[in-house]
Amino acid sequence: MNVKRARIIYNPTSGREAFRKELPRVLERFEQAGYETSAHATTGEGDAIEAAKTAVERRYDVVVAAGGDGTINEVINGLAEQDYRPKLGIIPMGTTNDFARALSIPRDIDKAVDIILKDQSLLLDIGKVNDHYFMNIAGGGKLTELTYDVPSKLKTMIGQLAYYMKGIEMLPSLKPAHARIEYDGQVIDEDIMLFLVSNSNSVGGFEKLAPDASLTDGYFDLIILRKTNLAEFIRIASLALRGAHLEDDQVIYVKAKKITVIPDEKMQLNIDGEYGGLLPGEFENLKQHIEFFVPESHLKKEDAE
Ligand SMILES: Nc1ncnc2c1ncn2[C@@H]1O[C@H](COP(=O)(O)OP(=O)(O)OP(=O)(O)O)[C@@H](O)[C@H]1O
Repeated sequence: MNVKRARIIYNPTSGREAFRKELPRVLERFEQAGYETSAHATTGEGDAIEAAKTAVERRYDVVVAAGGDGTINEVINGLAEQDYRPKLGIIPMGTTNDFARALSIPRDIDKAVDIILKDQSLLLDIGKVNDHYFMNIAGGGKLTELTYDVPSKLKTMIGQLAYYMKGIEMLPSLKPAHARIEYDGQVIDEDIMLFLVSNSNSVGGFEKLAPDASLTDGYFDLIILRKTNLAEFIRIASLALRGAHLEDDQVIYVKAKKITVIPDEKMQLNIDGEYGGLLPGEFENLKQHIEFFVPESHLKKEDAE
């Protein structure tokens, strides 16, 4: 008999730190479903990347990432460059679980395990920028040094936006900057406030930021906010809360497979909510690159599109 093997990579510090306690029961459920299963607790930043690479070397059939968006991002970074890529299951345990939300995977360990054991999967697009991979969003804008000095980690670009909206006095720290943005043969060469390269449609709690983003079409949703004054910026940010920003004259919204962003001055890159170095950046959509276990409801949604 061909026994399937699963490797659970979990972040013991994620969210409410609840996973370790549940691990024996989760292992038991995988065993009962016919998997030979083992687990790895991540030890710190970057460890989930190495754990995922090790799982590839050991030819696991399935990798399960239990944690928040940070853990899933690292696991994807460990898998994306490999020729052999195990199927990936998600158990959302983090403070932010945007990607799980985009896939309609519930924040309930047993229900998330049910989805993996049901064995329905879908190949999904992954974003690449320079040498990093992302599943939700990447983006940038010229911020005064404030952003990454703030002690609480800012989760996504749009999380930064929400952050700025909470503290209106912080708003002036987003400054316009000149950038040349090339996408699929087109060029935008002007002053911008920020740009977002969205792969999934659920980012930072703004579920309507890129409402049409599909995870299987091979395209990013590129959203660029042109240079605005403070009043316009606040107006557009509040439009974005209800998904009414895309038709605004100050917003450029296109679908693209390849995007290059070359700013004239220092501009920070944000990848799935983490600081990702400085631009320039070359973004590429890797169409249907990693196979994820998804719930029935998500399969139906993709079928309908
Ligand atoms: N044992 C560990 N101790 C401390 N940090 C860890 C450990 N293992 C992983 N990490 C780091 O924690 C980061 C965040 O993890 P994750 O997204 O899973 O959880 P979260 O609860 O949503 O995040 P956070 O606690 O930062 O709000 C990961 O990117 C990883 O670098």
